[in-house]
Amino acid sequence: MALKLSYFQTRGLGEPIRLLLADKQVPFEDHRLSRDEWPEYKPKMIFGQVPCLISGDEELVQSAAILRHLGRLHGLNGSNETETKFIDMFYEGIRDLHNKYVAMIYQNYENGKEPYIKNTLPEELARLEKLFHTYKNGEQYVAGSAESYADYVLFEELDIHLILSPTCLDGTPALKKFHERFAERPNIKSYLNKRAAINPAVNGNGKQ
Ligand SMILES: N[C@@H](CCC(=O)N[C@@H](CS)C(=O)NCC(=O)O)C(=O)O
Repeated sequence: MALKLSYFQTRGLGEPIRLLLADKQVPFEDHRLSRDEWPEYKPKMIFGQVPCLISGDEELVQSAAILRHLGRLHGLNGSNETETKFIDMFYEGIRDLHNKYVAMIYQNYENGKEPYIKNTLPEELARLEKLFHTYKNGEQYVAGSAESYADYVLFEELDIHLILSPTCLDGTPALKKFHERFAERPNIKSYLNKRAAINPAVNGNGKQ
């Protein structure tokens, strides 16, 4: 069944889904809405928001539901309940960081960027670094030797934070190495090369 992912032209909440689909080589239509087109689409969306994944006549919204659905389809959800619940917990922890990032970007960039980089970010990254050591001493993926949907979210989260603060991972070596390794996965590398040609904005207000 042909897949279509509707999201804005930015990276935002759509990008981890695009990364997962690209890495698993799942063909999909990458439908990137412009802000001008949005008023026409918004009323058609279940919660008035994107991302939206369409498969045949089935529509799925809510980024976590989309990621978990794709995770189940492509073996990216852990191999037992212990791993799956850990993956979900790790994902929610990343999402909490992302919400703080988004609040700073959209509501308080000029005054909030510096304290965010100095205080909030190191605290949040240190928590993730510690948790990342749970499996395989933090040398592989979130839940050990197999990748999960949370790895795509983690990679994108680290990637956008490196744009905000290029040295932000210096104090979290396992996360830094994970980011480097993940960027070298052949399908991810090829997607990142193609993306570089478009160079999409990270966020809708142009701040990053
Ligand atoms: N809980 C939703 C949030 C989705 C969301 O906030 N989408 C934003 C873009 S990142 C959106 O559609 N904004 C346009 C609007 O609300 O009109 C999810 O995780 O998918």
